Amino acid sequence: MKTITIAMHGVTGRMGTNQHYVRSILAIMKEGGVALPGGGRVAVKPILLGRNESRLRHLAETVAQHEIGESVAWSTDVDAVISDPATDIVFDSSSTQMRSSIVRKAIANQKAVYCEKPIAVDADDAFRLASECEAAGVKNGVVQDKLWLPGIRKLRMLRDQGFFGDILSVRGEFGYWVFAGDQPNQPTQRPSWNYRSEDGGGMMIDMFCHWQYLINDLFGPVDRMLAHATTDLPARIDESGEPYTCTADDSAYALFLLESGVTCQFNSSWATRVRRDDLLTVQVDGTRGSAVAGLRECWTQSLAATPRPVWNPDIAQPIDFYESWQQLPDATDYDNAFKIQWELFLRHVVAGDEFPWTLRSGAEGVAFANAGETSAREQKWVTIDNQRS
Ligand SMILES: NC(=O)C1=CN([C@@H]2O[C@H](COP(=O)(O)OP(=O)(O)OC[C@H]3O[C@@H](n4cnc5c(N)ncnc54)[C@H](OP(=O)(O)O)[C@@H]3O)[C@@H](O)[C@H]2O)C=CC1
Ligand SMILES: O=C1CO[C@H](CO)[C@@H](O)[C@@H]1O
Repeated sequence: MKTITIAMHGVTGRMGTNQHYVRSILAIMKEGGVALPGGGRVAVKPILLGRNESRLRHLAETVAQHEIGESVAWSTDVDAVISDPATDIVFDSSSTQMRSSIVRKAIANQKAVYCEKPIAVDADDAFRLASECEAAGVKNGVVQDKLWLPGIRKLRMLRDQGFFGDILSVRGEFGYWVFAGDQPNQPTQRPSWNYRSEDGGGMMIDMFCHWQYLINDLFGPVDRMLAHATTDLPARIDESGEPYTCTADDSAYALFLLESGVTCQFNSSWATRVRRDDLLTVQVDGTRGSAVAGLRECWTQSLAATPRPVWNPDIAQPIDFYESWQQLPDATDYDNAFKIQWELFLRHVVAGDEFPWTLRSGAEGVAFANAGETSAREQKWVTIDNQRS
């Protein structure tokens, strides 16, 4: 069995620890590696990289012992591990601002690169990074996890089965209340850099790259967008208990007009209280039926099951609008979305399987976020350059 060595930088962070290390790489190790298309399996060997010795040791020893019954390697010597001939893949989920330097170290050492989104905050930088990977001939990929969320997979199945008839419109609602940390017993639940644009934070740069690949995959390319963004909470408390000024957008409202003519609308906010089925819901309305996907579940309403409302505010609403929706059953076992993409990337590296979720596609996401920023700043529709590559 071949073993692939993965240098994991940024593993001490929220995403690095939970999604990539514990729920993807350690889970793959627990399963005895990844099955290859022609038979056989590939095993993975992580080396945890970062600057904080105690966090790295905790993950490499305590967490690994708990999850897989053995420790894994760790190091604070990032350059040495990346340049080590034994390293096959360099993974980065550190802060967005650090991404390009880690990716470039990997390229310089001819390593395959896999990293979190966004790959940069500026589209020119992002496309440059993608071109450098391609020029060096290194295999590369960017995380686009939402594609494998169970709810989204169910929505894709409905589209493929023609459930909707003609798709008319799409509405995405994303967000929840992120505490400012200024009240007793209500600490914030997201890192402070998310709310500082100088540190790579901001709703549009964070979420529009997700909306770009999600909309493209499910409904086709966006022709143009109109966006508006706000900083709803002007100040928050950081990890060390100090107040800081929020310089990034924490809410963004956008209309995306698709090349197909479908109207798509996404609200994204860290300052909203949830009264809907999930933290992300995507509603698709079509001539033959509608569906609402959450992270895991998906509800449908066919034309035949559609109630007939009549506007009359003088009486209590006689229709229970939730009643006529049907929850789809699970069609399969839905594995963790990040783990599924890791397995695809490993098969790409080892067996040359297709992997379209490259840094270039990540750069298109950054360009999309930049288009949102331009639209909001200049208060105008912005045409998306879908030919840029
Ligand atoms: N696909 C998805 O669903 C999501 C993706 N993301 C993306 O993942 C990335 C990380 O986000 P998240 O995990 O929330 O962030 P965190 O703040 O939790 O983690 C940041 C990581 O970067 C490291 N880091 C930060 N600054 C430095 C530095 N100067 N030198 C060395 N290491 C540094 C931290 O190391 P240390 O522990 O030593 O501080 C930590 O490992 C972002 O790019 C974000 O956009 C985020 C959320 C969801
Ligand atoms: O970057 C991100 C910000 O946080 C979201 C969830 O809270 C993630 O889904 C997303 O990838």
